[in-house]
Amino acid sequence: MTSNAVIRFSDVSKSYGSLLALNDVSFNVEEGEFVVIVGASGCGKSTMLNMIAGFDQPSNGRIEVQGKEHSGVNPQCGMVFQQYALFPWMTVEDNIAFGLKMKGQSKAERRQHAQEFIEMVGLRGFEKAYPKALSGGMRQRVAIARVLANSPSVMLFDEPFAALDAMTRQVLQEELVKIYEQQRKTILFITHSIDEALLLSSRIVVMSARPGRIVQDIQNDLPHPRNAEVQLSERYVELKRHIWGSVQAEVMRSIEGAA
Ligand SMILES: Nc1ncnc2c1ncn2[C@@H]1O[C@H](COP(=O)(O)OP(=O)(O)OP(=O)(O)O)[C@@H](O)[C@H]1O
Repeated sequence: MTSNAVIRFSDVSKSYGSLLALNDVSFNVEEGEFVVIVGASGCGKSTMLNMIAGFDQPSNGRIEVQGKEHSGVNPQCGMVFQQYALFPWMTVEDNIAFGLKMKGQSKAERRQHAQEFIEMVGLRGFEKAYPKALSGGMRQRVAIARVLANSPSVMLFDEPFAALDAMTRQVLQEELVKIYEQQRKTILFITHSIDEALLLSSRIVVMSARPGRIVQDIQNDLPHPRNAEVQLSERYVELKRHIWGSVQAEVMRSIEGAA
């Protein structure tokens, strides 16, 4: 097989003691894909992201990023978490420029570079603000800008909008779609929301109840440019019904398994 996959899972399993979290998962993510993973709670979605980032290792099988296995944290991956992992003692600008400092950029270069991403995520005027003065949505914008500024090969999002109110969430979703349309970064994104998956993704991977396996892998052919209005289209409703059918069966299995 000659695909130039950015991420490649080959027969990956992960156990924690006697608990089998993931079972024999194989799939590739190609450059520029926006893959959203959905599935019942506890099916191993975060485990997959953590292993790609190098925070954890598979028990069996191989995970390659850009053709290489990693035994530690992979600097080619940038992660955005549900809880805004910002440095509280740094301003917005310094948070965003932090990785650039590590890369040895001068102060002037960092400021200029950070400014580009501050504009991109709509935080102009907040450069000197500290995280505690920002709303949840604004903090998550800083987290996204910080990852973008580091220009990783892969962006990993672990339920980044789950803690936000519905309206802020929709605004950030539309902003992320726009950024994706401009930059075509390779993205893996976890959510429990099928609507979020359909709005954002180019492809949706549905996981089974634990131990997680891939039960469906669906190309999302909703057209770009995309915004929340896409939810009114017939194709959207058709895709949603289809995905909900398989997610629902797995959620029921996981509830029965937990009972
Ligand atoms: N470090 C760990 N030690 C022991 N068990 C773990 C560890 N990390 C995850 N697990 C277990 O592995 C399974 C998969 O967890 P994971 O967090 O990947 O699921 P998830 O699909 O992301 O869940 P959720 O949607 O609820 O966030 C769960 O049963 C969890 O309790």
